[in-house]
Amino acid sequence: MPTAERAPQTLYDKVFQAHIVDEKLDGTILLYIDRHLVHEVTSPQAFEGLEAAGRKVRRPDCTLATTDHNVPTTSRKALKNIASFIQEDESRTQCVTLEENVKKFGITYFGLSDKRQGIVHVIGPEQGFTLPGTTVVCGDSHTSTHGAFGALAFGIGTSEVEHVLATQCLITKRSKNMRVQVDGELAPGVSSKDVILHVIGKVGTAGGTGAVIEYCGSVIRSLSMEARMSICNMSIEAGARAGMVAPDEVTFEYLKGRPLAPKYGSEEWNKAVAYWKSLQSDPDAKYDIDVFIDAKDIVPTVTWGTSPEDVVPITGVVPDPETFPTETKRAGGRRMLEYMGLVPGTPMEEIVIDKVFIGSCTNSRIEDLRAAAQVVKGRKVASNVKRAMIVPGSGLVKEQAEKEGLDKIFIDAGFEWREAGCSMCLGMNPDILSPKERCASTSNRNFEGRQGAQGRTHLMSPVMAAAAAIVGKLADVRKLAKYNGSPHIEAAIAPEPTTEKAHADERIETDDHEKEALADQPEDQSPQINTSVVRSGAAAAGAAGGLPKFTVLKGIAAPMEKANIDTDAIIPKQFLKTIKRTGLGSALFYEMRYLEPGVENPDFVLNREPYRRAKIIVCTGANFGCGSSREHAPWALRDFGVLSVIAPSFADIFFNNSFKNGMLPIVIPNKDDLERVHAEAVAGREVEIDLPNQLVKDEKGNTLCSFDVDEFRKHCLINGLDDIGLTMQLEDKIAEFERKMTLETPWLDGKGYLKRKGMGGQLAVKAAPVPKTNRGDVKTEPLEW
Ligand SMILES: CC(C)[C@H](C(=O)O)[C@@H](O)C(=O)O
Ligand code: SF4
Repeated sequence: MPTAERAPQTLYDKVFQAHIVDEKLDGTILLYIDRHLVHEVTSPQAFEGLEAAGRKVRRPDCTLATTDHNVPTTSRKALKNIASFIQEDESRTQCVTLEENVKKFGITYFGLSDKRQGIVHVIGPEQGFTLPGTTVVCGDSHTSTHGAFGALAFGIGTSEVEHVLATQCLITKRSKNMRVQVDGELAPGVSSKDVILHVIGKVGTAGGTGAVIEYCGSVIRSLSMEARMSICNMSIEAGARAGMVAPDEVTFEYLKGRPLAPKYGSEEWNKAVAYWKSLQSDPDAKYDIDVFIDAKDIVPTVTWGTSPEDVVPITGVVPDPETFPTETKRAGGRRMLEYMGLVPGTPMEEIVIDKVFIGSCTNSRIEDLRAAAQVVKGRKVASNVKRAMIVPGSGLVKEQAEKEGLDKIFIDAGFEWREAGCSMCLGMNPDILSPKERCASTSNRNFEGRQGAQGRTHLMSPVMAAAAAIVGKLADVRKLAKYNGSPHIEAAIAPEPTTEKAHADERIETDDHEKEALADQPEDQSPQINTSVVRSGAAAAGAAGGLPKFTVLKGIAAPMEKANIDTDAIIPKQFLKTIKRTGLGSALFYEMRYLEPGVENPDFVLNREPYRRAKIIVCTGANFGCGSSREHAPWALRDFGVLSVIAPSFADIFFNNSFKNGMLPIVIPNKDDLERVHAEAVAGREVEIDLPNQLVKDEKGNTLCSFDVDEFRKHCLINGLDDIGLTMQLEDKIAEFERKMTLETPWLDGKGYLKRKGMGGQLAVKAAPVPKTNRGDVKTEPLEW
């Protein structure tokens, strides 16, 4: 069993340390991944890369797939198959492609006809796939949700999805430790969603950049697992890579009886619990950043702007941007208010809404629905509300809610009772806002266009969204319902023996499909080891093969000034439906670049000369690329011709994704240095980036400033190296690590589940042989990792 090697350590240090397969002198680490969740949006290009290289999925037993983003949430009574059910062509293609890939590569899959289908971050915990002390990844930024179990869980880009599929490892570096301690007691009517909105308001959307947050303190301890998940979920909105809560009795209680957790009461369970208990941060562990919050300062909170940090108590008013400290902030604030259709000084409770959305991976679990139903019971949705939707996070949540009669409460009040999926959280499926519609939403992002082009989103807790539906305006739930404590804490008490466990028992029956697949399973479910050799020289950037080399880049640099340019702005959701990496250049900065389809906005920098030819972007605003993990953002930039972005800081996932595509994000924290480069861009002159010498120069070759870059990344960029091939060179170490894990933490091997009666495991789909192709399998000299 992995144990702490160096004391004192934080929870993060312990989990990270226990998963190191290899460490280089420069701190580059090969990290073993225990659990990989896969969805249809960020996986097609990864599977395509695998197939092109003739590679297999190394650990199908540790991989779980579902469709969630694109699926309609209408009744599935007439569902025959996904191909005939999904009307929209590109959505259908992504879902069908995932179904083909899970069959081809032998991966467990919960499809639309399976009641275990749902939002990827709801189903992992629900099944016990997510366990304390594990490393969990998914091509999705809200993977941070799983950190509620004391797992190190974070979002990755599509190139990394491919890397994990092929090697079960990731190349990474240590993050900083950040502690958010919330002490005291939550006031009546204050939910865990209010806690995290308050935290983000306090630290800002870049507050956790480069860090893993550990949430602790008496408030966190008092919360249920579902409430903790809502908090960890939005760590990414605080800029952090991941959020974690140390596992405790609440965690163990939640895991008892979950289909994929070790069997409760068994020797394995006891051994696992002993290990999980050892993960608590050491009392004298050091944190790089400390944030202390007193629970009495937290009130029901809502957002007013287009960034999750734009929070205000429901009792407050729309802020006046003219009072903001810097011109960049003032300009940003003015734009937000215009977009949101709000006037400074308006009381938040006077803002009239059009739609209500209760759902998403933040707030679509059974306790969220219970808490919302308690507010709604016996009342009616206000007549001005055009649509109020309840979208359970999974088929199992829906079923449990129906058992408790919650569906009836919602329907009687005038809500729509939908099927599971991401739904209106990001409008990649038919559930969207119309332009200028205002929505009270329990989701996690209020970016421009997030829920539909020109839609206006106010983030809040489930009880607050329920209250808004009833009042027809943003509303203070405390005026509608009487609470003794946090609604979440009250909702954690199930009226009946809990759902999921009841379902876990039901699932003990193996269905015919599973039996058939079981018969086809080879006895030995040992991990499939693939020892393909390194390939090099493949043409397309970001493809499975080598990357084009990056040494010196000279070209026009486009100036930008906005802070928090999010990946939804770089490439909006409607363009994520491609199953290719190329062709996204025309959609880059879509909302800012076009006034209407085909009509360019003449004011947008990339529509002006000479910036149409830009190879570089110089942005003076911080936190470039925040938000979603979509690798489509660097793909779109690259396709447009931009190979480097210079900014004072970047969001972690975007930063990583850029390197994986042979692009160079450059951090220039010094204001004067950045201003010099920005001035060249504004003047329309060329800028030169000299990577070997780490210098930015003007067009005459004069140095403007120097920059730092990680040695390993520089080496890979200059030599156009393919990460997957490099990792595969370390096959012996990976295999050795797996042998040790099997001995010490046997509950982490998915093969254990296969023997357990009732676990669909990879039995739910027939494992078909992976097609072998010779394309790309060019043998080269071993590369130094
Ligand atoms: C589609 C996916 C890449 C994205 C994410 O990473 O967050 C989505 O889930 C979102 O919420 O924007
Ligand atoms: S944030 Fe929204 S779109 Fe992203 S995974 Fe969660 S529910 Fe789906």
